[in-house]
Amino acid sequence: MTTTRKHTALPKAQILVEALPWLTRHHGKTVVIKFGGNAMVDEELKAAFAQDVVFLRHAGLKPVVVHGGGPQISAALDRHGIVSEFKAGLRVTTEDAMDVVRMVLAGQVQRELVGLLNRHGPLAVGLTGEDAHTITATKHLPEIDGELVDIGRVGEITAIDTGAIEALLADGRIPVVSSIARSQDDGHVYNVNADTAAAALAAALGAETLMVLTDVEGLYEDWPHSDEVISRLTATQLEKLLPELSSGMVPKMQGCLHAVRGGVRTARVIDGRVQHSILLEIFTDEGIGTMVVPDEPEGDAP
Ligand SMILES: Nc1ncnc2c1ncn2[C@@H]1O[C@H](COP(=O)(O)OP(=O)(O)O)[C@@H](O)[C@H]1O
Ligand SMILES: CC(=O)N[C@@H](CCC(=O)OP(=O)(O)O)C(=O)O
Repeated sequence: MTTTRKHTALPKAQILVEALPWLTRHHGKTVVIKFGGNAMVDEELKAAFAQDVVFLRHAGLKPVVVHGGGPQISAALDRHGIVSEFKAGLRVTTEDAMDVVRMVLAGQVQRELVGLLNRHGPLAVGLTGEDAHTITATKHLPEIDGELVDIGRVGEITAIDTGAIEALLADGRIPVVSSIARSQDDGHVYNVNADTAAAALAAALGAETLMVLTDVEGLYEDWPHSDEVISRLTATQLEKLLPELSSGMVPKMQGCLHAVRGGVRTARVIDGRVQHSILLEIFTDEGIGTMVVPDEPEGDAP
């Protein structure tokens, strides 16, 4: 009886021990995890995501969740008879659309994630960039074909105040942040792309890792013609690649570059459609998906 129990328990013990180097390296470190709206495809996946985040927290890391909700916003706008339009990868956000964006992100998606995390204990606290001046933005005017274009209430981040998030982390909580920013004068709010918000927070928090969960395996080398994933690239290599990227990958990879240049040790784009993708990332040496790292110091370059 005892021997059988030992036999079945041994592989579990080995698996835990295998994770030890990663867990030791990351103990006490902040990990910003961006959960994209496209990765939130089913209930089981969302529950598994919450388990992974709680696991990290209990393993001694400090996870911060930043969530998106693009498809959920589009569906709600549709119900309100508002057509979704994107320019330069960003949602054209009218005053009316902004009300819906805020309602969906802060009132629906964030609440759901907070609820899933709190099934495991009193851990998660939701906030938006409006709270305690966490994210301040100014009107973003993207340049398209050499012209600055007005896309409404879309914000460009000008300042991050990490005070509230750090207080929550110090109290053992898991902050869950919606990508909405305040204006400098608190007169209105801005819609910010969630990848951009996650990257800015990761840099400002001095996070060890930024993990971006999305609905593809990683950055494809020659999208949409092939599904060859680029497994690792340096900041400079990514910078060269940026002008060739399209749609949702633009803010994602710009964000990874910003984070790594801002001191984050690694930024990873991983497949959020795979159950427990965060834990898989820990248990595989090279990780899955695409990893962006700072430039190699002179002399170390291949
Ligand atoms: N080079 C590329 N590699 C992978 N995906 C790409 C690439 N270029 C564009 N994409 C598109 O970007 C999408 C991911 O971005 P997005 O839809 O904004 O996801 P999320 O909701 O997770 O932020 C992919 O589903 C794919 O359609
Ligand atoms: C300005 C802008 O485009 N904001 C995004 C915010 C949500 C988001 O980024 O969600 P995903 O991560 O799921 O794409 C939007 O309105 O869709």
